[in-house]
Order: sequence, then structure tokens, then C-alpha cells
Amino acid sequence: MTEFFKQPLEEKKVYSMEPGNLEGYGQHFVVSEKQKLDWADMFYLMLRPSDSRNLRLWPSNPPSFRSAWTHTCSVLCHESLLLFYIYHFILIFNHPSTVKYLNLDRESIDMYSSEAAKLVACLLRFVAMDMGVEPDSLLERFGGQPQSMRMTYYPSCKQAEKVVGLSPHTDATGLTLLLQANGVQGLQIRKDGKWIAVNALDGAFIVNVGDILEILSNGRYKSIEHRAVVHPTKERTSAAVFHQPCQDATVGPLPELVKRDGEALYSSTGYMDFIARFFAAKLDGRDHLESLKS
Ligand SMILES: O=C(O)CCC(=O)C(=O)O
Ligand SMILES: [Fe+2]
Repeated sequence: MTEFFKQPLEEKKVYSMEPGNLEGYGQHFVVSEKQKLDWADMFYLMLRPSDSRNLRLWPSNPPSFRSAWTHTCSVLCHESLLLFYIYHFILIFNHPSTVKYLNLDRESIDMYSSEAAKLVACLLRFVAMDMGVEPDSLLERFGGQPQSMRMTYYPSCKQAEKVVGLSPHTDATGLTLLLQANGVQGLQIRKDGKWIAVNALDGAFIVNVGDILEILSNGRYKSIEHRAVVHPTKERTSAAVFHQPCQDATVGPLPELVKRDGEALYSSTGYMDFIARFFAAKLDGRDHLESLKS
């Protein structure tokens, strides 16, 4: 994956994002020419459903990237998630796919995508059980398992403290599987107002709870605020696979939880409106999510 970003600009521009479209090579969350840009290059692809794929953007001379299936275990950003992490450790650890590197070719991405979707469906089932709701009532919001991937390349920067790799934000997803693809650390999460470095195990997935799960769970699961910092001498690459609800889903607290809690802590909105608002703004911590609190 790093090889892709290290190509000359002209080669990468073949895959440039087109106006009004987020897929391809470029930067996200740019709302003004005066804005200080993040110290990062991005490449974003829709993976699922398969008819949403724009194969023109899939690199035809594919570099390889590290697979997380070799020693998969997860750093989970919520105490309750830790519970099913423990239950599922054996299952994940014994995952049948044991390849260490994947090519960014269509067949390999397809396999990576479907294995990631299976893992996330399994995690969501445990989230539902943890909350005491029918797994299907949570899983049906993710029907068809829409999924996208953002690969990010952070060049090194001698004055690393003066730049931001990726601005503080929460993911507008149910769950994100994040892989630090070249073994260089840089992810930080905000807990009790403090930034804490996540030291991911080599080749392991980091599982982030996203906004959609916080809302569906009526606040039981918290969407984790995170950012990426830059290294003074080492470049860094990450690959985040986002698991989103289906396009026609209503994003609002699950009715059975609202009934139990006596109130909905978030307003309900159509997923397409939700995501349009997310990408139209500069990344800014938990602001987007807070605006949906009722
Ligand atoms: O590079 C990282 O560790 C974070 C990436 C991330 O948060 C994202 O792509 O949403
Ligand atoms: Fe993120």
C-alpha cells in the first residue's frame, strides 16, 4: 500500500477523486482554501455492496498491503467491547486465512472485504447480546453490510509536533476495523480529555466503535474520538474498513432501548442525510455527534 502512495503524483492522479465524489485519491474533509490540511494522503474505495464498486479506481498495478489475519486480536475502545473481545479471542485468533500480505488486486480485496464483514457481523451480534436486544434488530440496520475502505499515508515530518496527521474525529460508522499497515504507531484516542497512544499489536486489527453504534445503542457504546499523529523520521500507513448502515436505514436509537430507557438520547435521521453532513464539515472531534443529541 505504501508503494502506491510513493508513486509520482502524476501516476496517483489517474485515480483522483472527482468533484462531488469521495472515492479515489485525494483529501477528505476540506471545506475551505484557508484550512490547514492534514499531513496525509488518502485513497478511498467503496467495497460493498459489490455493485457500488467503481473498478476504474481499483489500482491496476496493485501494490501489496499487510493483512491483519495473521495475528488478529483487537484493541477495543469501549469497556463492554472488551468483554466480547475476550469471548471471541480464540475464534478470531483461529481465523482460517493466514496470508500475511494481500495484493491490492480485485480478488484479494474482495476476500479481505468479505472476511472483514463476517468479523464485524459477529462483533455486532455480541454487542446486541450485551445490550439485551435481538441480534437481528441491530444487524438489519446493516443489511447488505455496506463497507468502504480508507487507506491513509502519513509522510514523516521533521517538525512532527507542528502538523496533524489526521484531525480529531469520530468515525461515522457502526464499527471500523483499523490496521496499521507498516508497523509504525500513531493512533491516539481521547479518554477523559486526555490523548492516549494506542500501541497496536503488529498485524492486529484495532476495532473502533463509531457514531452509528453510539446512536443505535442510545449511548451505551461511545463513539471513540481519535486522531493520528506524525512521526519525525518514519512514514506511516493505515487502512480503515468502515462498516456502515444500509442507505435507507434510519439512524436513531433502537426502539426497544428507548422503551427501556424511557427516552431517546439522539434524534433520528436518514443515513444519507447523516453522512452528507459528516463529509460536508471539517473534522472536529465529537461535534458532529453532539449535534444529534436531543
Ligand atoms: O491512521 C490512523 O490510525 C487513523 C485513521 C482513521 O482514523 C480513519 O481513517 O478514519
Ligand atoms: Fe477514524
